[in-house]
Amino acid sequence: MFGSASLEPTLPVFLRKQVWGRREREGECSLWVREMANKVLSEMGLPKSITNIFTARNLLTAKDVLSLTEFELMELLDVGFAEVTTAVAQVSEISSPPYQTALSLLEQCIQNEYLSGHLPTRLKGLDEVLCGGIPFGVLTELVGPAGIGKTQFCMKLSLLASLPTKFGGLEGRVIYVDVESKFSSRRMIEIGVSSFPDIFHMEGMAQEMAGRILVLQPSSLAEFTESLQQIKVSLLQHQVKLLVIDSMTAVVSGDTSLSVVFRSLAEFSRIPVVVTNQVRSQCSDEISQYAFQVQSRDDTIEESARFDSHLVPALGIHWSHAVTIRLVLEAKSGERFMKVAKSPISPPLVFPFNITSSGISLLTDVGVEMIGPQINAIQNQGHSDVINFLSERLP
Ligand SMILES: Nc1ncnc2c1ncn2[C@@H]1O[C@H](COP(=O)(O)OP(=O)(O)OP(=O)(O)O)[C@@H](O)[C@H]1O
Repeated sequence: MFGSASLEPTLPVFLRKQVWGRREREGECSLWVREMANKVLSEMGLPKSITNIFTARNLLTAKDVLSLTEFELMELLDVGFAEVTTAVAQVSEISSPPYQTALSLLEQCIQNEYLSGHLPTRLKGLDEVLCGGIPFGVLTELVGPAGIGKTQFCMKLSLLASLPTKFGGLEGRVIYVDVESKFSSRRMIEIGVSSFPDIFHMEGMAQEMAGRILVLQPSSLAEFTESLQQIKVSLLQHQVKLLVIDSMTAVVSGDTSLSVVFRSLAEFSRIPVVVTNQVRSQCSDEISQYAFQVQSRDDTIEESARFDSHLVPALGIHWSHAVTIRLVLEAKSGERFMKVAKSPISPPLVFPFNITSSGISLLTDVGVEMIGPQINAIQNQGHSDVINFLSERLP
């Protein structure tokens, strides 16, 4: 009576009902779920006879039909089981969004990568696992305790984005939002001179590159929000190839809506957007309580390990979802490590690194795969030793 409809490309009916039911209960009905649910039966091209039966029983939308079990429908419509299941299958299929195959997703992905690309970090192991470096069009987050090297990494990335293409850079402008006034042009030039001596010793090159990096230092959230408009215009009008926000924690604090703003900024401009995020103790809402600040020199290792195991990114779950790549920088037994904690294309890997006059460098290009809670944990053991050890050697 109702004709046959293939259920292959759609979710099984009972699962769809469960998903709808759960999402509605939790109040998180997404737009497409609502659109699907509200599809009107009379506009679905179903056989007139069926539409009439449904209409006579006041079943007007896909949701009205799919919210009832087959047995309830049989009772209500006074028709047989086979006819009901066929009708339900048909309504399900018509009201479902079109499906995509893994192949079509892969093709889209390749196309996007072709259109966008990557900013190579020149950290060989990291570039390999990220398929070329920091991806364009998405948010990349650097998270870690104070003094671990987030700003050092951002300054190196800024140099690489402004480096002429003939030397492997992007030859673009950089917008560096320096929220905590930590950006140091002197340090950036030092990194440039040590990393690319041939290039930086060319007449006027250091000035040219430094001139491409626009540093914004907003002093309040209001000023930052105002400068967002200016940033959007600059992204369009100038050859901006990198946007850095250091640190996002200081700007956003409780305002999670900005995660959406920055994600769409990255998508729309198709440039890499790098944000830094600090850590806080899980037991406290305070962001400022870092392990090395609260430990005295004669604290035991056990105490330090216990405290450090509770460090989490200061910006919560909304940020976790908004960022595509998360790199965790941490200290363990006085050594620094960089973890690829979140990536759609790489397994969770960890690399030891250090900071020298030429900025961040990996001690090995072969990352070690992590398992279990290690992936998301943020350690800060012996970090003060790392800082003190280095600062003794610095001029
Ligand atoms: N010239 C240099 N040579 C070697 N190491 C350096 C040099 N300059 C800075 N460092 C290292 O970089 C560290 C500071 O890193 P950075 O400022 O990137 O920290 P951060 O993670 O951004 O911290 P915060 O969260 O406080 O902003 C110092 O502790 C020092 O170890």
